Amino acid sequence: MSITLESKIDAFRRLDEAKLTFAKRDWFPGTSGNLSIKLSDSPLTFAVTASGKDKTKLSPEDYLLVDGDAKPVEATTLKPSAETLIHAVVYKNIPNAGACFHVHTLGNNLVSELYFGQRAFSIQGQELIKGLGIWEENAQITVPIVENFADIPKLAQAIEKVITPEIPGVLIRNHGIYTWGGNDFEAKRHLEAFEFLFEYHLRWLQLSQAVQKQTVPATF
Ligand SMILES: CSC[C@@H](O)[C@@H](O)C(=O)COP(=O)(O)O
Ligand SMILES: [Zn+2]
Repeated sequence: MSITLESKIDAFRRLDEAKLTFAKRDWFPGTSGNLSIKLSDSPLTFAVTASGKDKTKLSPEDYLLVDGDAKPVEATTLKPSAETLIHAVVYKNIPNAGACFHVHTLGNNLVSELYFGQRAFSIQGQELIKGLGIWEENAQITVPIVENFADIPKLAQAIEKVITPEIPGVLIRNHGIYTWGGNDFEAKRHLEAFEFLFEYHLRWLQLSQAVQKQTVPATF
């Protein structure tokens, strides 16, 4: 597949759209997060956010094209996201992934820490599981959680070991989520579904504890 100027402009425009949508939800605190859209499989080429940018804003220097080793494929002064290797691992291991989004939210960080002991977070019987493309009755999903290694090749390797095409996401402990889909529309739907499920679960934990406290009979 050859990369045309039109396909590159289209990918950058789609990234702008996803970025502004997530920024409105405060999903990029402190310049965190990164986004990518695949342009070609062979050789692997994708558009990715430049490192360290304020992702609540648009500028002409927001994205660049990189290869499967996370190296720019065109002359540029921009530095690809520090976590570009993780996007490369997703595209290399999930054949139909066409877009990959990473955000840091309170919800995904809390869930990743609460369930790190099990190295996975499971949830069942929620309508929004269908948002992940899983339609079976009373489905249960299990999202893997990996340690937040500072060394990015090591982190990418840990992610490579646990990701599967069945569950379009992975949590990094006290860091955030990587999620993907066949295209940007699907990756966004998956990300929204995951974030809803995390928020639901956290609120459920809080409320069920509050209800339990209320119903404990008073001891005199
Ligand atoms: C500034 S905190 C977040 C970073 O350390 C990193 O985790 C992140 O998501 C953004 O890195 P970036 O290199 O801008 O893509
Ligand atoms: Zn990050």
